[in-house]
This record gives sequence, C-alpha cells and structure tokens, in this order.
Amino acid sequence: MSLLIKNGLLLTEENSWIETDILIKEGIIAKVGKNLEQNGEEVIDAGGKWIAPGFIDLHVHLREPGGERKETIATGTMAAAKGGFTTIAAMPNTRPVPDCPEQLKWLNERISETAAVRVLPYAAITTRQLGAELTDFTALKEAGAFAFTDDGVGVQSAGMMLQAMKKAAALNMAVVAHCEDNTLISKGSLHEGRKAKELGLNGIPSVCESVHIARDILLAEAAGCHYHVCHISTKESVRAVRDAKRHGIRVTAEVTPHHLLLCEDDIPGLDANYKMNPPLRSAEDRAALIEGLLDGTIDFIATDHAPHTSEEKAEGLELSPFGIVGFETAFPLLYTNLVEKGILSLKQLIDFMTVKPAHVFGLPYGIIEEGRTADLVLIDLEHKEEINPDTFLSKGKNTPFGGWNCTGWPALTIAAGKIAWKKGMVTA
Ligand SMILES: NC(=O)N[C@@H](CC(=O)O)C(=O)O
Ligand SMILES: [Zn+2]
Ligand SMILES: [Zn+2]
Repeated sequence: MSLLIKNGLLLTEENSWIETDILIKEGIIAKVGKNLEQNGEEVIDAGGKWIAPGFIDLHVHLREPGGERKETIATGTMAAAKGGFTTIAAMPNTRPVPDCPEQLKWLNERISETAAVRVLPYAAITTRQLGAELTDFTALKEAGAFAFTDDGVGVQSAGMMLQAMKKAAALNMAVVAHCEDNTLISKGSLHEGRKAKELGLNGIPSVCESVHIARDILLAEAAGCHYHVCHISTKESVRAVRDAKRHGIRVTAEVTPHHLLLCEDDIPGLDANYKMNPPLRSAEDRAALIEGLLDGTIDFIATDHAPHTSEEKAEGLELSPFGIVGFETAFPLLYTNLVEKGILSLKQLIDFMTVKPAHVFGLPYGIIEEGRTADLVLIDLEHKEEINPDTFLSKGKNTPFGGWNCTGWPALTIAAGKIAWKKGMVTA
C-alpha cells in the first residue's frame, strides 16, 4: 500500500514549521518534500494539520493474557493508535507473566495477530515477579524481550537487583525499575501528605520510592548497566537521578502525564480515578518533575496506561486497584496544559514523546526522514474537545481527566505505513 500525505506542517528543529508532502511506500517514508506528484497512491489531505513522528510509549499495561476484562492487546493498541502512539512497550504484570521464552513467544505471536501498532514486550526480572529467582535473561533476550522489569512491584532484594543488573549489562539490555520498598508502603492508597491526613487515610511516603532509586543507582554504577526509572514521582527521586547523571552513571527516567499535571491537592475526595501507583504527590514534587524534565534529568514521558474495570474502580479509594488509563488523553492534556501555557515548546513535547524514548532505548523510530519506517501522526492543533471516557477505545474508562477541555488532538495515525486509526473511524 502506498500513501501520499499532502499539505502537512512539519516541525523544524527551531520549533518553527514548513509545509510538506510525505510519500509512503511499503511501510517506509520514501520521500519528504513539497508538491510531490501523485502516482496512483491513496492521498491523505493533511489540510494544514501537523505531522509528527508516531508517539512512543515505553510504559503501558495491555493486560493480556489474564486480564482481558480490563484490556486486550487489540483494544489497548487501538486506544494507543487513537492517542497517536505507534510504538508501545507492554509491561509483564500479566497472568501468566512473560518470564520464560515460551510465554514470550506466545505473547509475540498474539501481538502479531491482534495488535494495531508495534508492541515491544518486556520480560520479567524474576520468576512470576515474585522477587525470589532471576529469570533466564539470555533466553528471554533471544525470544525477543525488549528489556527487563518487574513493574507492578519493586525488586525488594538489593542482591537480586545487582545480579539482574550484571546479567543485563553483559547482554547490553536495560533494567527498568518500579521503585517501591515494601517495608515503607504503609498500606497507603495515596501520598503521605496533606490529603491523606485530611481524608484520614494511610499514606505512601516519598521515601518508599526514592530509597529504591538511590539504592539502584549505586547498584547500576557497580554493575555498569543501563538502569531506567519508571514513573518517577518525588523531588528526592529527581535529585538522586540528577546527581547520578552528573557522576556519569547510566541512569534514565520517565514521568507520566498525570504526575506532571496533578498533585494531591487535586484529589476531590474518595474518587478511585485519582488512585495510582506511585500516587499523586505534593505540589512541590510536581514542580520538581517539571524542572527535572526541563533540565534533562528526566528523559521522556510515558503514560503508564493502566486500565481497570469500572466495577473494580467503584470499590473506592482504599480497596480499588492502583492505576489510570493514559493513551487517549496524553497528547491533548500535555499540549493544552504545558505547551499552550508556555512551559514546554511543541518541539520539546514531541521530543519527549518520540525522539527521546527512542534514543534512550536505541530504537530506530521517532524520526521523520526518507528511508525510515513510516510511523506518523497527524495532529489537529486547533481542535477543541472535552475528554469523555465513554468515547475511549480502551476498555478502561478510569481517568481523573474526564470533563477536561483540551486543544490539540490526533486526527490520523499511520503505523508502519498503514492507517492504524483515523478520526471518525468505526471500530468493532
Ligand atoms: N501504575 C499503577 O497504578 N498500576 C499499574 C502497575 C504499575 O505501574 O506499577 C497496574 O498494572 O495497574
Ligand atoms: Zn509501576
Ligand atoms: Zn506500570
């Protein structure tokens, strides 16, 4: 299939734009330039919309296998495509866990049969993510693991983490960490701070995260491994990563849209759509995350798309599972609340969602250039719409952002040269 995109606006390095056409042939960007001639290709008139590299989200939960009531690879990747994402990396906290080559092979087959966009599967660090026994990293790498993580739980033992990092270093793979010390969780459902006190609930202290990050940075230095911090949320964590980078330690970090845009003060009461792990922290923490993103301490943005059923979320703040969905709101939220407010330039936002994650993990995506895979998103920066969870393609409707008015929405997503989602498209 060949496609010709006409009259798109392409962002330049200087945060300016040029008008361009893009010719796509057999999944590859064949030509970028003005007034390209049509030779029987399907034409897409971008009509002044912006063309960005397809977004890359390296922290998502697709729930399959085992959690199909919350999401499947098919529904999750359709939601991703609608959000403008063309490459996503799926976390291994499924049932079963991809902790052996057979399971990973099954997953890769399922992905190739049902996914609407590219899915890179993580493999677990420990068997069944129980923290007791290291998985076979060599075999898992051969079977197609993208990187190693036990996301959903922290690796409690420093000894286990060091072993994992040494193995990963030898294979030139990354260890990706959910940082949480189980002795410090305190059975909390939100941040240990003002709001927890006001609601009379147990809080999760900041040290619960930062102590793991500090530990792991020293372990990564000893092992010489690429260590990546998931969903960073506290000012102390940002400080630790900043300090580690200054010392030349190979640490990188991601932050979620919700931690950039919300803090504990925004939690209206006992609404479980504000419950996620790590929790929404203090206003100072939120400011430190933005500062960390701006000064390069935090490398990129990842949604931590974590769908749960409405029944589960109806159990309330204390009993419901942690997590919120992210694919279908990430760009409009960040564009409206960071770019339009002058905190980030459009170029910076696009980089945090494309070039940077690709660069950190050595992926050949996130760049619009002749010869590259045609992963693209057309964005309508003028379009205004209210976030309505009922319209989500994800099975998960669990978001605290329902009713937010946003400007700047994806209109069409092309993944590996094929239209993966188009505004107004009817899906099953
Ligand atoms: N972030 C969350 O609140 N929940 C995630 C787990 C995780 O990312 O740690 C989930 O799987 O639901
Ligand atoms: Zn996590
Ligand atoms: Zn997660």
